[in-house]
Amino acid sequence: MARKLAAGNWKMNGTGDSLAELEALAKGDLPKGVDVLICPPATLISRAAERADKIAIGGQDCHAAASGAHTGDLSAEMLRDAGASYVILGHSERRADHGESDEMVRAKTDAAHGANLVAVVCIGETLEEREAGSTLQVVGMQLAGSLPDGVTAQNTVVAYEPVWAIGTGKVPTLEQIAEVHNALRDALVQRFGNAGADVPLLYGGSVKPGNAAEIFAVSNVDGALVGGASLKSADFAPIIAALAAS
Ligand SMILES: O=C[C@H](O)COP(=O)(O)O
Repeated sequence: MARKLAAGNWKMNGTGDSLAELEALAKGDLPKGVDVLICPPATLISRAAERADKIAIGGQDCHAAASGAHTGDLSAEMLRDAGASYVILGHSERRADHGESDEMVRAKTDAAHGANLVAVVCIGETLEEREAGSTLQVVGMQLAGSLPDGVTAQNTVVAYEPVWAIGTGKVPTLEQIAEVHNALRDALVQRFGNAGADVPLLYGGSVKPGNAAEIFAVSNVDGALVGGASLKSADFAPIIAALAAS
């Protein structure tokens, strides 16, 4: 069985003052049986890792290369050195803003594994793809293309995030989430065997305290990748609690 993971992606939000939210979360009673991850902007990783020992810290991207002439980029090893133990890769905002392809995400995931970071690999269809009835085909291709060989339940998490549900307040039906997560689980098992059965599968896209419990009850949903509702501990804590209770 896959472990439960509540992951927060702060995206391009937060300065030093925002670490108070992380501290508030860490000071509260974090329930047993759920791993909690916060991925702040890279500028806060080091300070976040120092202040929250019960919460794992992650980056939001890394370069595929170990070092070199890549101005503005960060290697997986640099994230690890700063205190990260996870890195989000292939988020739809990076795929859209920076033209990241499945092939690039696969190379980054390899780099993350090489630096002993857990890769949170994101996939998801656009509204046009959903309406064209090609969701399963699209996410299947993204999954196959974005994951390298050597995936284990310890080094990889997969996050299904329909692009049209991110930051919009729109959420797929529970049946739609189940259909995708069950298909992803089948594909992971087919390719990676027993390891694929235990790779955590997160749902992401407008997860809030009010809808978390019903989403976590869906088969093969092992947690969530949360954007907006992870910025405030008062919003993220009940989502963590709902996952623990699921
Ligand atoms: O990485 C997180 C997702 O993009 C979801 O963002 P959201 O919870 O603000 O919709």
